[in-house]
Amino acid sequence: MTIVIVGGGAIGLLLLSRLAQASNGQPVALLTRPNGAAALQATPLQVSGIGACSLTGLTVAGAVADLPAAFQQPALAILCVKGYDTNGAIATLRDLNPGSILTLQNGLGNEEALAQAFGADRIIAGAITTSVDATGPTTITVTKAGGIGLAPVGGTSNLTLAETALSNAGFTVQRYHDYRAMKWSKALLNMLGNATAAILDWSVAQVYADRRLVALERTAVREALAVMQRMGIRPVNLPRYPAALLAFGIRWLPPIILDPILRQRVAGGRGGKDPSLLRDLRAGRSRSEGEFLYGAVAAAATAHGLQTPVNAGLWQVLGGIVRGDLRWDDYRGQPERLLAACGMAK
Ligand SMILES: NC(=O)C1=CN([C@@H]2O[C@H](COP(=O)(O)OP(=O)(O)OC[C@H]3O[C@@H](n4cnc5c(N)ncnc54)[C@H](OP(=O)(O)O)[C@@H]3O)[C@@H](O)[C@H]2O)C=CC1
Ligand SMILES: CC(C)(CO)C(=O)C(=O)O
Repeated sequence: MTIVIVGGGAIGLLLLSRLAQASNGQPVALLTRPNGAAALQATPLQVSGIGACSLTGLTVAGAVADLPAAFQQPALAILCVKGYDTNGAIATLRDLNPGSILTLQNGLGNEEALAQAFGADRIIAGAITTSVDATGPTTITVTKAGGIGLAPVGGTSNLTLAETALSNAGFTVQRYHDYRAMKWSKALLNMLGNATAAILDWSVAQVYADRRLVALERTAVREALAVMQRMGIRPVNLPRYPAALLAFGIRWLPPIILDPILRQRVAGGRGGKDPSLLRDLRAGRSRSEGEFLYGAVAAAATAHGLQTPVNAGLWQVLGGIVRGDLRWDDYRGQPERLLAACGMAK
């Protein structure tokens, strides 16, 4: 039974390094962009930080046809691309034709897109709380330890191989019965200190030094919690990430007690890695996973007769900057403009 990882960035390379080193592990290959595959064929994979290692002799390909025969139609594919690349990856996954597909992507909506393409029973939802920085095509740094949550998307989704392989590879794995609860809980964490930092081109510490922005962050999460409640989804704790506890605190604790906790948890939550939405903007990417966080919360709210002005405002501004409809310079270092766009100007 073979495993193919799709997407050789930070998370894909982490999975490759851990699965390839597992004793009694399943044979594993990486399917990534041709330039990434060529780099890994020429240079060892270097992991620094937690679990540092250097690996050669990995099975890596830049196209399905280039994979060895044993990896065609693998038992499991692990999807590690950004949400905006899911549709492109679906075409690749059709060629690969795996038995099951585990998605470790952040954000809301990927499971549904995959279920529509392959049937819900072949899909496994995942949530990984390890923080990883891709520093080059063959180098990653693991900045914070985490674990992996798994949940079935369809009634007969089979989690056994994924659970065994990931546990053998040293991950703390936890099963959830409601994939929506797991993914919305992960989204709550990813929302914090992400779009605000990106739009303002600020560090998380700078964002959390401004009380008005901490209030905006709290409101964004409270809006998402209201949508979850309307949809009948309860927050759950994730491996090494107490999302349910954080949600309880954000809902009930007064700012004077909550804000110092948020400041410490959010700034430390990525182990020093810059927020992904800020990294994407700085890299000049014209797409953003913000669509699958704030955009998805706002869309779900509308579908359920609710309003989430802060989530809508954050995605409107971030999406506008990413698409080039708004000038980033008009928001960089200017919290007042962001607060106004989110209806929170005093
Ligand atoms: N990094 C982290 O700490 C964490 C990330 N996540 C989530 O995991 C997912 C992956 O993130 P991350 O690894 O950081 O992202 P990266 O951008 O580092 O890696 C994604 C990789 O997939 C490649 N790719 C895109 N489409 C395809 C395709 N069709 N076939 C093959 N390869 C493809 C990309 O190539 P190219 O760049 O050329 O498009 C890139 O190399 C995201 O949803 C993210 O939010 C979750 C938890 C932690
Ligand atoms: C590491 C973690 C869990 C922090 O929110 C994450 O999902 C990310 O950085 O993308």
